[in-house]
Amino acid sequence: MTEKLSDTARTTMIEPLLRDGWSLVEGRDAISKEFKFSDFADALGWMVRAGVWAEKWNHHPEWSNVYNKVSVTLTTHDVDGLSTLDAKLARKMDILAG
Ligand SMILES: C[C@H](O)[C@H](O)[C@H]1CNC2=NC(N)=NC(=O)C2=N1
Repeated sequence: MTEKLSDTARTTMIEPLLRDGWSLVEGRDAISKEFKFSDFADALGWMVRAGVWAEKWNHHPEWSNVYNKVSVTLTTHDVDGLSTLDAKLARKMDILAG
């Protein structure tokens, strides 16, 4: 059963992401980041690759795309807050973005 991140887990799992360009979302237990790519095709390709992992892990982002930018918000709806799945998907997204 997915659970909300404990305080210690936030320190170990979320703080490193904040150092890598992720931000806490005001008023929500969520993290967000804007990814910028060279063009639309690159942004779309990244969304497909990230989407494959989201589907594999059954954990889906809230995201929007404008040309070469993708704004992503991650939170776990089932627990109404951040869980390990959000940290895992965030890290994967960073890796895929290169
Ligand atoms: C029914 C389905 O398995 C659930 O709704 C999954 C799907 N993807 C999900 N994605 C996210 N971000 N949070 C969830 O709680 C979640 N739950």
